[in-house]
Amino acid sequence: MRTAYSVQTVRAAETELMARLPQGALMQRAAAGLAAACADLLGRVYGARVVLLVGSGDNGGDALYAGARLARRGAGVWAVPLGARIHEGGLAALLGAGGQVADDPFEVLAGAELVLDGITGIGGHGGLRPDAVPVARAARGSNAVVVAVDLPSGVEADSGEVRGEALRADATVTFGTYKQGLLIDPAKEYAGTVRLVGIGLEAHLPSVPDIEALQHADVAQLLPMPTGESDKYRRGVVGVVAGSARYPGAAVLAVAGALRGGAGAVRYVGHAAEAVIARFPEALVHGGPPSKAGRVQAWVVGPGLGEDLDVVQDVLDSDVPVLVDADGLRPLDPSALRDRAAPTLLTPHAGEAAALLGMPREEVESARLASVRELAARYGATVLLKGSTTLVAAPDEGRSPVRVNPMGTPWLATAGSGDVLSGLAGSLLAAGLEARDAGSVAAYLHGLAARHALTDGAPITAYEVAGALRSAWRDVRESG
Ligand SMILES: NC(=O)C1=CN([C@@H]2O[C@H](COP(=O)(O)OP(=O)(O)OC[C@H]3O[C@@H](n4cnc5c(N)ncnc54)[C@H](O)[C@@H]3O)[C@@H](O)[C@H]2O)[C@@H](O)CC1
Ligand SMILES: Nc1ncnc2c1ncn2[C@@H]1O[C@H](COP(=O)(O)OP(=O)(O)O)[C@@H](O)[C@H]1O
Ligand SMILES: [K+]
Repeated sequence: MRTAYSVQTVRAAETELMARLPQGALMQRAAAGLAAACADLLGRVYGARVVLLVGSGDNGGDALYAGARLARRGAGVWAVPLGARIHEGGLAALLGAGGQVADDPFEVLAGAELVLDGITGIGGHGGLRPDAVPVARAARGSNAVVVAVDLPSGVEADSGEVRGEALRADATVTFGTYKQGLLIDPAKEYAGTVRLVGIGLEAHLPSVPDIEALQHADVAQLLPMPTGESDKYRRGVVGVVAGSARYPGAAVLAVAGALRGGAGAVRYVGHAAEAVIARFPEALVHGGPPSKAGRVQAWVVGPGLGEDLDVVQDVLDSDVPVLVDADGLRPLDPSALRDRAAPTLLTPHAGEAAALLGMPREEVESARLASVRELAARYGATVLLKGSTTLVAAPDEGRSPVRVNPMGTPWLATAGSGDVLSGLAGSLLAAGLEARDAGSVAAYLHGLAARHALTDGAPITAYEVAGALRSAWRDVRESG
């Protein structure tokens, strides 16, 4: 599991730790780890040309002390000050080690092999300031490897937003713990390869992180596996209420996902039975209302329903877990959902989430983490918010971390891929996973399947993503 903490939590842990250490010791630990990572990236330090972009806070201090260490090992190091102030101890250390302040930032950047971006870290807000922008662009435009100190400068550490311009790094060296933004797009994309350097913070962080991302091994442990005792009913039956005369394809795609999620059987209910059976003879089909379709262990309702929304209430009246997606999200009543005894899992994209919250879509997109938490609290349901970074929050007032999906590709932004995801997640619910696990495991497998389907760099279809779910399972099981 990869875990991350909010800035507030990181600062509290740092304060606790710093109280036990001599003044400046923590920054020296960070700088030592940073310098070692730079030496690794450079291959050789002696004679290397290194430029430090130095903001006015401690992030700049880290860069200066790391630069001093590299200068002592024979690198040529130039500092480019970018704030009203500069970390005085760090600057003295750099100058004492033979480093210099650059006369012309653009000239030193043109010849740099490595740029350390120490403009802002966890204290930065609102994108790069105007004076830093041309320098950051020159750094990115040079041939140098750009290494971000703690975080790429210009990104919001907590939300992962990029509100103005930010400096895209090839690698980020982060201290003590991942920051939330390093796991959430778009900031995540600006970070490049992230390396975590220990500074002794771990013991001072709460045991429950603010957010977490499943890795292969975690998913492998959560996958439902049949045993000698299993039969198709014990493995779980998932009911899929999807599709309409107008949108039969949504039913086919949701069933395709459901068949590969580990449930023992898929029961389809709706007006697209013919299309479903034509593709999947193994599906059980039913034309009447869901409540008369026979026992299931979980329902999926919504994809491609169009206007036929009475079935949503029929399904929500059941006493089993229910996943609501797409059109099914329109008629939801928060208080009725909160009163359900069995778990509910909602899977909106940003537009649907905005409608559920009664706010503009852009607000959801710029504050995805806050939005998913708010939705979970308001609707008393687990919420999977889809998008470039999919987030899953439980309705437990922050007791469990928000799961962030680390797996995927922008090629998933293709019609119908959400239908596959809802079938898959519903199948995992029917197989007995808790809603937060079902949602996050489904998002992971779905993203991994898309990567597998993307063999030749050409666009993928939702149906191909469903087809690649088997190889995603295999991949997770083999390396988990
Ligand atoms: N507290 C500590 O002992 C440690 C702190 N560490 C470093 O300290 C950093 C946090 O330091 P600070 O709290 O000083 O904050 P930062 O250095 O991240 O940034 C704050 C400074 O940047 C300015 N600033 C804010 N937004 C800006 C923008 N958009 N453009 C330009 N300047 C902007 C502010 O005016 C302030 O002076 C961490 O990210 C990490 O790199 C590490 O050395 C580990 C130990
Ligand atoms: N930029 C992106 N990067 C990665 N995944 C994305 C991106 N945009 C969308 N997705 C994923 O693609 C799927 C689209 O689902 P959805 O919006 O419901 O589409 P549809 O309704 O057409 O099925 C979701 O799993 C979502 O997380
Ligand atoms: K930085």
